[in-house]
Amino acid sequence: MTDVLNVRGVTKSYGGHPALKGVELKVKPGSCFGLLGPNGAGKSTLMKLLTGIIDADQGVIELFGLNIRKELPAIHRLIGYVPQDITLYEKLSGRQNLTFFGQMHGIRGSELKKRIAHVLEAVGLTERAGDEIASYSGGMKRRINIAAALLHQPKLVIMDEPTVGIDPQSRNHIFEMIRKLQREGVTILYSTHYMEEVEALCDEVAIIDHGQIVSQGGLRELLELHAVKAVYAEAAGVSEPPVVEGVVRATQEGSGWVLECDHPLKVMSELSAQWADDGVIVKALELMQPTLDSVFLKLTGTTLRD
Ligand SMILES: Nc1ncnc2c1ncn2[C@@H]1O[C@H](COP(=O)(O)OP(=O)(O)OP(=O)(O)O)[C@@H](O)[C@H]1O
Repeated sequence: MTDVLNVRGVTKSYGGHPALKGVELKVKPGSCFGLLGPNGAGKSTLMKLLTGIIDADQGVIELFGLNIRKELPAIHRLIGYVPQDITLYEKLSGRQNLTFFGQMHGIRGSELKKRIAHVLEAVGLTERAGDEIASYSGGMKRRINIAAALLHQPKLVIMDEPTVGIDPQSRNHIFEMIRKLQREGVTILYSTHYMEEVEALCDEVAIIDHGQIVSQGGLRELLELHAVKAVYAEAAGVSEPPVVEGVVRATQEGSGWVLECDHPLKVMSELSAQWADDGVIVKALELMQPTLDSVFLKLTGTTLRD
């Protein structure tokens, strides 16, 4: 099956400063693909290249097997782009904005009305559709911005950090809508610097840092391959790191310790025996779940939150 997206050796510089350095990326049909990286990693630059807003310096970009340099109009019919910045007319209502964007795609009459009703329902804003955008919250504006990108029923939706600075209710609506789109067979490319979002939504992920993809694959595979294995241990009156064979690093977290090791179950059993002998009151002794944050730390030497 043709990849929805195939990016090979893409570079892009701004005034001599490299923003992307030899990016390789493949996205399979039907996946919700997370592009995860800190601010300034190059996510927006990559998304603008994929939508033809800017051109790459080098490399090949194909969407649905079509080359972006040769077949951009055909690609535009297949993709929806939700930019990071909101692009709506404040003095028009939500419905009027959607009418305008729908007409830009050549949709008219009763078909346009039907599609507007459908996307408004999908983003949970049917009731507010008649109100001016200026009266919407930041989250509601974002939801209409997303609705506008869905009117022409794209097969790939590219979303650039769609949840930055929004309320939890809007975030939930966006998540639900993405899951529904994916069930309908739409492929999603979702950029974010929140690893929790990738863990909640995505089945595939690429980690980007300083303009380079440092790893990509299935979410579970990446976690299993790269996540640091660790035990969390906390006991009353224990203020020094527990000394257990096999622990490569002990870091204080809250009032307990994160013990990194290759064999966490062994460390748990040894520490539990040790603490039982010492008569220590154990508050927590648990296997830590691998997170994308620890994958990122292992691959780049920094945490996503740095
Ligand atoms: N138009 C531009 N002119 C000059 N430099 C730019 C421009 N756009 C982006 N950059 C630089 O390119 C690098 C990548 O930026 P980009 O916006 O793609 O990152 P990002 O991962 O999307 O980050 P953010 O989440 O902060 O938007 C940064 O160093 C940024 O300063």
